[in-house]
This record gives sequence, structure tokens and C-alpha cells, in this order.
Amino acid sequence: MRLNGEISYEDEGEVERESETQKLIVGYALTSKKKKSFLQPKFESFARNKGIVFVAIDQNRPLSDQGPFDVVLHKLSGKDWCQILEDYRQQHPEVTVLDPPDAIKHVHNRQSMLQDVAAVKLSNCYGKVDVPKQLVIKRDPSSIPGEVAKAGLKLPLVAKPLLVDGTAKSHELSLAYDEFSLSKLEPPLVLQEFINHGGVLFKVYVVGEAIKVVRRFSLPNVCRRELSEAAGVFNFPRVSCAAASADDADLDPCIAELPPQPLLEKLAKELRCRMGLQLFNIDMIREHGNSNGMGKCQSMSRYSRTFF
Ligand SMILES: Nc1ncnc2c1ncn2[C@@H]1O[C@H](COP(=O)(O)OP(=O)(O)OP(=O)(O)O)[C@@H](O)[C@H]1O
Ligand SMILES: O=P(O)(O)O[C@H]1[C@H](O)[C@H](O)[C@H](OP(=O)(O)O)[C@@H](OP(=O)(O)O)[C@@H]1O
Repeated sequence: MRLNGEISYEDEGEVERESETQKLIVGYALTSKKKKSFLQPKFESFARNKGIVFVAIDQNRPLSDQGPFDVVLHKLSGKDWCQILEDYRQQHPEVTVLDPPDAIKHVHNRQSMLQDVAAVKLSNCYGKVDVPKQLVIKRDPSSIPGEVAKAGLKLPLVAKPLLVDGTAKSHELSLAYDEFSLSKLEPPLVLQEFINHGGVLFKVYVVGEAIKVVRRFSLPNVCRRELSEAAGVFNFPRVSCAAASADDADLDPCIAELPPQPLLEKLAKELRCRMGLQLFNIDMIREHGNSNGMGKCQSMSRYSRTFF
């Protein structure tokens, strides 16, 4: 199927002619918010020039009565939609669904999404890949201080909703500086050790075998003095969103150096295979003050999940 082959072209003109005879039809099912942010007119015309045509899927009509599609691209949730997609996949094995609902479900949970990353053992790949130590609390906030002590998690801790379902609430994070205030948190949640990383994060987008890395500003390091003086739980905004680009910032190369390409390629290949996803992003941070003598320790992604 054409999707597997590169759309090669010498120049736009050649692609123009080619696109008249060879189009890749992408049916999309996105929320209006996501369509607005993802399928912007400039992007749509750029894609069309490369022979890729986006067609809106009418969710009020049977999917099989629409198309034909080469690809179905979606970011909707709900049992009904997932069933529609699964039925469609059975009837149309020739169509690439990005991505299958079961694979996406795996990364909608901040515990399961990191299991594959933790399982990836990368050696001789220019760095070590790891995930922050974390603890899942499903209920009973009063149990949190004891559970944290039992698990040996070091403060400060980042508190994150356990489920990532695309709602604003699923991105409401907070930083807890002392264990007594932990019982104010609202399970179900993940508590993750805060990793000092110099205030810069690397957002790694994976689309099939293509990898794109961008730098984003992130939370600053938490020093010992701050930890000894601060107390309580503080909500923080989406500090590393697209508007927080650090690509053009004048940064210390030790902080801003991108993760090595061989590391990213190996990690992306492993995660594509383990998660069964073609579209996802990985947030990577480089641990600061790493004293384990393991060279450039790439303490990494807090999660991997579909993006757009
Ligand atoms: N363990 C951690 N150590 C240090 N900083 C962290 C950690 N986890 C999260 N952060 C900070 O919090 C921000 C948001 O964390 P995360 O990416 O897990 O949440 P999110 O809601 O999925 O974010 P996004 O806005 O990218 O969707 C990160 O960009 C980073 O600045
Ligand atoms: O930094 P970006 O814009 O890539 O962050 C995305 C993020 O990768 C996910 O796509 C989020 O979508 P949901 O998982 O559905 O929440 C985006 O959130 P949104 O509210 O802007 O759609 C982030 O922007």
C-alpha cells in the first residue's frame, strides 16, 4: 500500500503532476478543537501538494459507506467509536488505522504508558534511558504519606491524574514539597519523583519511522534550600506546551544538547513494536547532577502517548 512507500519527488512541480494521478486519501475523525489545532489550512494545502488529501469522516453515517480511504486518522474516544473502528478494520484490512484503539488505550494511563519505556533496555546507544520512580494511588488520599514513605520516593513529587483522556483536567499537575500535604491530593493519580533537568525538555514526535525533536521550556530545578523552605502542594500550568518553544533560546549546550539520534531511533523502534503505535510522542529530560557515574544519563520520558 502506498503509505509504506516514500512519496518521492524532485520538486513541487513534479509532485503537483503526480498528485493528480496518485493521491493518498486520509479520512480523519477529530474533535473540532483538535481539528482546529492540527488541520490548519497551511498544513492542509502543504499536504495536498504532496498528494495527501484529508477528508472529514461523517460520524453520523456508517464509516464503511464513506471513503474509500487509504488511512483513517482519529483521536476520538468512547466505546461506540472504538467498536466502529474495530469493525471497520475487520472489513478493510487494506486501510491503515492510526492508531488502533487498543494501542491508544495503553497510553491513556500514566502507569501503563511508561511500562514499555521502562522495559526498553538500550545498551551502547549513547546514553541510558530510564523513567522517574513513581507510585500509583487509586483511592484514599489519607494513605498517601505512608505509601510514599513505604515506596521510598524522594520529595518533591509531581502529582498527575492517572488517566490522560484529552480533557484539560487530565493535564492538571501539581508539585508536592512535603509529605504531609500529600493527603490533600485527589486520587486516582500518579506520584512521580521530580527530576532536576535544567528547565529544558525534549519533545520527541514519532510518526512511523520519522522522528522530530523540539526543545521546550520546562519546570526549573528544585534546589535543596527551596525544598527545605517550601511546603504544600502547588498546581502548575502546562509549562511545556507548544508556546513554550526553546528551540531558538540561547541555552547552555550541556542542557540543550538534543538526545543522540541513535538513542531516539532505537527507542522509537522498540516503542513502536511494543505499543503497536505509529503515532506518539515521548517527553525526554536529561537528569541534572546525575551522580551515578553512568556518563550522560538520559533520564527520560515521563510518558509516551499519541499526539496531535
Ligand atoms: N518527573 C518529572 N520531573 C520533572 N519535571 C516533570 C516531571 N514530570 C512532569 N514534569 C514537568 O511537568 C510538565 C508536564 O508533565 P507531563 O508532560 O507528564 O504532563 P502532560 O499534561 O502530559 O503535559 P503535556 O502538556 O505535554 O500534554 C513537563 O513538561 C515537565 O515540565
Ligand atoms: O506540545 P504538544 O502540542 O505536542 O502537546 C500536545 C500533546 O502532545 C497532546 O497532543 C495533547 O493532546 P491530548 O492528549 O488530547 O490532551 C495536546 O493537548 P491539547 O489540549 O492542546 O490538544 C498537547 O498540546
